[in-house]
Amino acid sequence: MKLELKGKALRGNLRVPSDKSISHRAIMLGSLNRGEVVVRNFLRSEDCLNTLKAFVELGVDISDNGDEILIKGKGKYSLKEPFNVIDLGNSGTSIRLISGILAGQPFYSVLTGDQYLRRRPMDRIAIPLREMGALIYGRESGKFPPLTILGRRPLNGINYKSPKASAQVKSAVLLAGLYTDEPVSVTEPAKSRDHTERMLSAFGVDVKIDGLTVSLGENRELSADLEIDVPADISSAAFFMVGAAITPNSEVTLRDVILNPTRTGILDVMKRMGVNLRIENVRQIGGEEVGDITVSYSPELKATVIEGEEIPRLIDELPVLALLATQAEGETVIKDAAELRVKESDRVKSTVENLKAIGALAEELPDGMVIRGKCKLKGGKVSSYGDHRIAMTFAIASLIAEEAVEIDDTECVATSYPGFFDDLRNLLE
Ligand SMILES: O=C(O)C1=C[C@@H](OP(=O)(O)O)[C@@H](O)[C@H](O)C1
Ligand SMILES: C=C(OP(=O)(O)O)C(=O)O
Repeated sequence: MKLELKGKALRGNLRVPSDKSISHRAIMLGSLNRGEVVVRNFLRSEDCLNTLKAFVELGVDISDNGDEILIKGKGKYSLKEPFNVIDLGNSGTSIRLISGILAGQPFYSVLTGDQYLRRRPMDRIAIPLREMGALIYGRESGKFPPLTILGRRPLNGINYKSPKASAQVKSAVLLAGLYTDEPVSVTEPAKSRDHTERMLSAFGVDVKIDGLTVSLGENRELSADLEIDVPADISSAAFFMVGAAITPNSEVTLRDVILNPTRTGILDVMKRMGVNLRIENVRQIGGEEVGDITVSYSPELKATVIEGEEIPRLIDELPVLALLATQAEGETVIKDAAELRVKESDRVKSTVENLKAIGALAEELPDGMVIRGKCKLKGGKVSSYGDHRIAMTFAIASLIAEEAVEIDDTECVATSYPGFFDDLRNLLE
């Protein structure tokens, strides 16, 4: 796709699609629940639809009437051995969290995904789940999908010290922990998104949080009739927030955006860099704080350092924040973000290569990158590397590039944001 948008501004207001992390968890926990769950504003992106299909394959009664998803759950012991290989497409969240659930099922299942997912590391979940008693096999001594899982019941308890601040690892262990009465806890080096903990509590499970440790208490049954209303995804809003900040004459309001503090690192960084940003109408939707975020053109941006505990609070926003940094005076350093290298693409490489290809000054670090601004972007040919967040980042770059930005494969945006290009066109003025 060739985008030549220089001279246009982004103006208007938009409710970006719903949160991907919460949509996945609504299907997963709704399927383990005894009771009826209605999910409103479910994200119909490829990743979340793959999660939905997986639970249909596991025998759960899930219907989609277009507006709402209805899950008639029969409890955590009701899943059936799948007849087919479960294909989770591009979704790391799906394969890792579902592995946690399957660890507690006394049957055989095979999980696979697309060429990108089959290159992503699974030992991070396989190690604790094996310690809990599940048999998990995969390519290269169990590291990569396809994964074969033979679960067990009951599992062993675990007090797991996770080497990474990863919500996917934490969630996999907590979900497996539903299938034992023994102590289960996960301690992470920094706090990752906490949607699993919040939603398990909403379903009635005893969850205790003590600093960086989450543990399961006595009640591990999910039993509630719930209506889950999914707020808008800050990771999708991020593209238009950055777009408005770097493009002259722009002002965009993003409505109903999730403001869970484990997700709002991007707002802290944008404020620090001098972005004109305001948050209004703060309220609760589905047990999460949401608000309307307005961002306008911000000509005097300054560089910053993004590191440490802030990283898990904005991990998926780093490619688009790197684009923002090209328009900030000084050297922006992103470090402690080696996790970027094992996402849908190696996002250190894909971001830096593409930034350089359109005329920015950027360099890789083993665990991040350095971006020097303020820099005029020329435009040119880039690759999405099959990665939705990279495709959307460089579509936004075209708003300020002198010439066209040509992105090779843009279909991958369907992973998290199928209507991205329509929404972009609708905001152009
Ligand atoms: O749990 C989740 O919903 C997610 C956790 C993060 O991954 P990690 O747990 O690997 O950091 C994030 O990058 C991903 O987009 C969604
Ligand atoms: C890393 C991401 O997702 P996942 O790990 O679920 O593939 C993402 O959406 O940026």
